[in-house]
Formats: sequence, C-alpha cells, structure tokens
Amino acid sequence: MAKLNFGGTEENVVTREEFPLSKAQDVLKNETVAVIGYGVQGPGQALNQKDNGINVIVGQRKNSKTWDKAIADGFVPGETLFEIEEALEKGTIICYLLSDAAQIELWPTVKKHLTPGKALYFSHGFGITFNEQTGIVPPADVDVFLVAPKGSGTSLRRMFLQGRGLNSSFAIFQDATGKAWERVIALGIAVGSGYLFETDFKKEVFSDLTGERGTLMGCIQGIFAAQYDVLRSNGHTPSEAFNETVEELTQSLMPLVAENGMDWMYANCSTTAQRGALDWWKKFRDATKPVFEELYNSVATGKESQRSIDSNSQPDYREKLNAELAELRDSELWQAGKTVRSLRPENQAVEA
Ligand SMILES: NC(=O)c1ccc[n+]([C@@H]2O[C@H](COP(=O)([O-])OP(=O)(O)OC[C@H]3O[C@@H](n4cnc5c(N)ncnc54)[C@H](O)[C@@H]3O)[C@@H](O)[C@H]2O)c1
Ligand SMILES: CC(C)(O)[C@@H](O)C(=O)O
Ligand SMILES: [Mg+2]
Ligand SMILES: [Mg+2]
Repeated sequence: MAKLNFGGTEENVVTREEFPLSKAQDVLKNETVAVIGYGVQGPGQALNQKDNGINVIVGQRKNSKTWDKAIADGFVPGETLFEIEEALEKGTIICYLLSDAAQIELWPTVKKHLTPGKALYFSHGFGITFNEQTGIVPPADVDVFLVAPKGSGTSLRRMFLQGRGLNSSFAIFQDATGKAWERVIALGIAVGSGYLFETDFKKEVFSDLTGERGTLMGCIQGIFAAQYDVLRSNGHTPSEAFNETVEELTQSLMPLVAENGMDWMYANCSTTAQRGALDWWKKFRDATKPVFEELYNSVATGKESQRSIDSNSQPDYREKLNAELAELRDSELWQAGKTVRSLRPENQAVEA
C-alpha cells in the first residue's frame, strides 16, 4: 500500500497502478460475487464488475421494477439473475446492497447463507457500526469488509464508462480467511474505483452521514435556498437569482475548484470577487460550524441512524419521500432551474 501525504498527514491508499485490474481478476477468479439489491449502487457495482470480467450475479426480488431493470441491463434470469435466496446460496462474496433499513429485514436470511469462508461486503459502515439498532452481527468465520464509493452509484457507472474512476474508501471489520485484504481491494478495483483510501467502519459511517447531511446535500440546499430567498425578496428576478446562486456554481466555478482547488478558482475571478470572497468565507464558516457540530453529534450518538431506520422502514416510505421531493422540485428555485437548464445550448434543439 502506498503512503501518501495528504496536507501533512500520511495515509494508506491503493492505486490501480499498484493493484491493476488483472490482479483483481486473478484474486476473484474462483469467486462468485452476488450483488444483493439493484437500486442505485447495485447496478453501478454489478455492471462495472461484469464489464471488468468478474463472475458476478444479481439477487433481486422477482416481479419488481428493478428485476426488469437488471434484465434490461443484460443480466439473465437463471444464469446471472436470481431470487435473493438463490443468489445468497450461490455467492461466495455477498455484496449487501439493499438500502440500509432494508438490510435489517433481510438479515436473518443473509446470515443463514454465510457459511465459513464466505465474505460479507458492504458499501457503508452503517449496519455493523449501529448493530444495536440493526441487529447485524456476522458469524466469526466469514470475512467482513466494505468498499464505499464516495459518490452516487449513477456516477460510479458513468465515470467507469468515461474511463474515469470514482474514489472509494475501504475497511476490514473481520479477516476470517486471512485473505480479506486482497479480496476487498480486488473488489474495490473491480467495482470501478479510481483509487481506495483506508478507513474503518465507524469512521466511514460517521463521515458519510455527516457529509451527505452537510455540504454534499443538506447544507448546500439550505444555503442555496437562503441566498435565493434574499435575492428574490430584494426584487431580483428568478432567472437572476438562480443563475447567481446555482447555475454559475455548477457550470462554471465548481469545475474549476475540482480541477485545481479553491485558490485557483479565486485566482480566475475578478479582484473584486476575490476581495469579497476572502472577506466573507470565514464568517460563513463561523456561522455554520455550530450546526456541523450539532450534526456530527447527532450522527455519533446514533440519532441519525435511528431516524433513517424508523422513517425508511415505514410501508408508505416511498409516497412520503416523493411528496418531500416534489416540494423541492415544485419550489420556485428549482422550477426556475428547470427553465435555466433548458436554455443551455447543449440542451437546445440544433437548428436546421
Ligand atoms: N445510493 C448510493 O449512491 C450510495 C452511495 C454509497 C453507498 N451507498 C450504500 O450502498 C447500500 C445500498 O444503497 P442503495 O442506495 O443502492 O439502495 P437502494 O435504496 O437503492 O435499495 C437497493 C435495493 O433494495 C431493494 N429492497 C428494498 N427493500 C427491500 C426488502 N425489504 N427486501 C428486499 N429488497 C429490498 C430495492 O428493491 C432496491 O433494489 C447502502 O448501504 C448505502 O448506504 C449508497
Ligand atoms: C452518494 C452519497 C451521498 O455519497 C452516499 O453516501 C449515499 O448515501 O447515497
Ligand atoms: Mg451515504
Ligand atoms: Mg457517501
């Protein structure tokens, strides 16, 4: 494993150079990787493994939309697509990719099929870390590890098809066979990770829950809404407010940050903008830091996981979720966004 310097701290990472696909294929050549669940991560990970020449099968409930999606994606019933129990029986590595709440319900069935030497793979530290809430306690004679792609399963697949790779963290919770390390790294490469950085189950779930509730999803929508509202209440049009809040960020400035960091993006804006941004960023940091402290505490005390379990296990979960998503979709901000997106030249019909 290479040790790299991350801003002054040395950390372990595994690159594709160190662990090429050919090595992953060799490690996994006698394994049957059973991907259980075909929601968001399931398709990304299963398809990337299939395209990478790994012996992968999918376990999914028959007569479900995602069963049909798996067929449309090229998995063949009776050959590479099975009912969940059949896939659990055939798999030597079980990739447990149901939603975190659904993993609780299916756990007794999964456990039954975890015979000695098999491996249980997660993409999140949730089930194991919060085992008092989930009841997920694996037998001692199986390997237990995770590869957690740091992004949506949709991006994992898209980036793979573009010849790129999303980065993932990996962790080993239990090494029963003595081969957990090569198995987990091989899987990490096979699912399309660009590189893998080391963590443990608890750190993965604490950081992941914080990130998605924070800057990645929750906080960003919150600050978009706040700035948009201020602009609108001061008489700015929806198009101006949206462009100055969201469109410029996603289309122009964040790609520059992704390429070369925040200072470089600042350096490529006007001296006027630089002055203002440098004056204001610490004020925003100080205003939001207490909220992030509250959030981390809510994660670390198990409040967030319990809330996810309680709400995501309800039978009308999908309907309630759709209503909450509709509230966002129908808001003026995102309706303005829809029009703005339609105006991007690449989204306009080509003129004859
Ligand atoms: N969504 C992502 O992009 C993402 C990113 C990183 C990690 N993860 C982790 O990956 C894992 C899978 O997440 P996901 O978002 O792909 O899951 P998901 O919510 O898309 O659900 C996956 C599958 O679970 C099935 N399912 C739901 N309830 C079921 C039940 N009771 N019995 C049988 N099947 C059931 C659904 O049909 C679906 O096919 C989770 O641990 C999650 O935290 C997800
Ligand atoms: C894609 C995310 C937000 O990184 C993931 O953590 C998830 O739970 O979907
Ligand atoms: Mg997450
Ligand atoms: Mg995440």
